[in-house]
Amino acid sequence: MSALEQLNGKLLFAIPKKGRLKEKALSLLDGSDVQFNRSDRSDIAFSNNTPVALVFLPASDIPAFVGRGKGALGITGSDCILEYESKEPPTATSGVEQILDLGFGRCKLQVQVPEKGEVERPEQLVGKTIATSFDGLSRKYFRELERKVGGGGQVNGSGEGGEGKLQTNILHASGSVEAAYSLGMADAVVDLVESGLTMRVAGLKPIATVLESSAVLIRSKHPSDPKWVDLLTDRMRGVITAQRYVLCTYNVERRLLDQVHKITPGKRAPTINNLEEEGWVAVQAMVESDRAAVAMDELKAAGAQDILIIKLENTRV
Ligand SMILES: Nc1ncnc2c1ncn2[C@@H]1O[C@H](COP(=O)(O)OP(=O)(O)OP(=O)(O)O)[C@@H](O)[C@H]1O
Ligand SMILES: O=P(O)(O)OC[C@H]1O[C@H](OP(=O)(O)OP(=O)(O)O)[C@H](O)[C@@H]1O
Repeated sequence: MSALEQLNGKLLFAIPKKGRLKEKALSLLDGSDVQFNRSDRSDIAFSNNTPVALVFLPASDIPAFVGRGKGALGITGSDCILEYESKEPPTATSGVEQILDLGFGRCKLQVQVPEKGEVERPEQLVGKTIATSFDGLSRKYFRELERKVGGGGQVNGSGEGGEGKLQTNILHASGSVEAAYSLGMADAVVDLVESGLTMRVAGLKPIATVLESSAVLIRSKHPSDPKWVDLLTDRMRGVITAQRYVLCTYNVERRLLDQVHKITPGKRAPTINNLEEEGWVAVQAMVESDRAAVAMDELKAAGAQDILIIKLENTRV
């Protein structure tokens, strides 16, 4: 049977094949118990315990794959979705639905200019050359700027979508965008930034943020198998919650409950059980992982004892 025939009846789930989102997306599949074997270099892998076929694609191609209804589910960056939508605006039947923020792949799309240059405001870049992989979003951004400064965006018969010719020159680069500046091909760049190190090393500094991005789970508007789409979404939500929270347990005198409740209100509410010892209770509450240490300090100061933090393996919420 050909690979195409094997795909019949399968729920196609697009996963980043390389780059920053790949490993975390794979670990999310693992936590959701979607088991599969991927032979070397193959871009399709069949799950052996769910009706899913994984399709490995560049993150930037995933919104179109799902948005045009080929894939039912996908993991990609919200930046990639907005870039896709800038070129193929969603309609009633096409486009993607964002169903879950996955909490990784956080970064910003920023306008970066020479650290030692004279440009301090993005308006000063109108008419200059900007290197970017996000040409749709950059075009939109500079079109707005040109409208604001009043110099451009007028219909002049250029044939550019009937919206007039952009004065600013958008130069497409598919990777290592900062090199276009270093090599003298661009005056500034619009690119993703996390720590800021890449741009600093290239002698660039941020002057504006176009958008903030993180990895998201997306679905098509008409998925092939809605029941499995919902089930997999639930599983992934459970994995993410398990990563985001820990379980905090402690003993405390009942008279102090109001005080400790403020420190650990729980996700819905804490569980409270009587202890054999008169006047004492045991409390269990979910606490956000990055608040756990502070919560323990505050609980101790408030009179709680035997405070434990327990990591969650998985959840259904
Ligand atoms: N520095 C970063 N920090 C966090 N997330 C990032 C960063 N760079 C990119 N991303 C996210 O990852 C997505 C994919 O970008 P990345 O550059 O890793 O992929 P790629 O271009 O497919 O891979 P490669 O860079 O290996 O060719 C981006 O669209 C963005 O959502
Ligand atoms: O602010 P930082 O933490 O330095 O991260 C930013 C860099 O990360 C991304 O590129 P990546 O390293 O994924 O490679 P690419 O340029 O080939 O896409 C992005 O395009 C920047 O170059």
